Amino acid sequence: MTPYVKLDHIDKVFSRGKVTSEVLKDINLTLGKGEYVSIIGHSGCGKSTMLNIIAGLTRATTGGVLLEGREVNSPGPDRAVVFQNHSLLPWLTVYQNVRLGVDKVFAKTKSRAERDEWTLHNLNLVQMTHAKDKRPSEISGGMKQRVGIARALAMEPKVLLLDEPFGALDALTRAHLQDSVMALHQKLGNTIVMITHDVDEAVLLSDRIVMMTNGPSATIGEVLDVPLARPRKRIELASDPVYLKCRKRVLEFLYERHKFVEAA
Ligand SMILES: Nc1ncnc2c1ncn2[C@@H]1O[C@H](COP(=O)(O)OP(=O)(O)OP(=O)(O)O)[C@@H](O)[C@H]1O
Repeated sequence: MTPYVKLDHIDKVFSRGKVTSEVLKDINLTLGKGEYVSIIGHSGCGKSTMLNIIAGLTRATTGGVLLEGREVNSPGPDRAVVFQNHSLLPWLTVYQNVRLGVDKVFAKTKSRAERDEWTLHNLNLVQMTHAKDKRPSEISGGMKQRVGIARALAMEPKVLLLDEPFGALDALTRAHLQDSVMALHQKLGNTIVMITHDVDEAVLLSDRIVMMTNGPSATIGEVLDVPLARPRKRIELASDPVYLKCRKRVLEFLYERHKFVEAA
């Protein structure tokens, strides 16, 4: 595999006054172009911290992130993030929320007409063209996440970072959106890093699952390959022996080998 993204010996220590806490310890991971990698681990182990370091929103204490061989340590349009709770601007319409990002990234390289077309194209990818003139308060949670995904995709990022993108949705909406993200990944070939708490979601969507040990000083405990052909269909997978084996492996890691002990 040719390295596309490399997390190289990352440690993260948070300090406040004299109090320090080591959250991540010696994180090493290489992603290939077009790979879909999920990060799973118990609450508080440092998944979001890791994603924020890739996004450039948080600096690693030591080590760093390389994208196509170049160090990235500040935010940039080459790494777009979709958060669990949409971060749409409430006073702008769906179209304007996506267009804002498009204007920011392509002001110099695309004409007005091209930016308009590109905005609509990305809304169409997530099936949200029909609601383009609505404001975030007028659409459902699942629709807001779709718009967040369109906004991220419209920046043509090299890496799409998803921080529990389906976490706040009901089960049916979640399943629809998972299917949409799988179809988009198949169509566009994005490199994706996704945080999840959901074992089935991780197995269904990922090429590899990165399992984190518990914090403090959390690290990568195991990386599991998910050798399931694409496109994947959730109903067929429900009884697929490879799917069930992967699922069991993740469950054993989380609930036997790295059982979560709630802090007193
Ligand atoms: N800015 C910060 N300053 C100090 N400590 C922080 C900061 N951000 C995160 N932490 C601590 O780092 C640890 C990891 O947090 P993080 O949000 O990365 O975990 P997580 O695995 O994403 O959790 P969850 O699954 O609950 O979202 C936690 O103990 C958290 O309190």
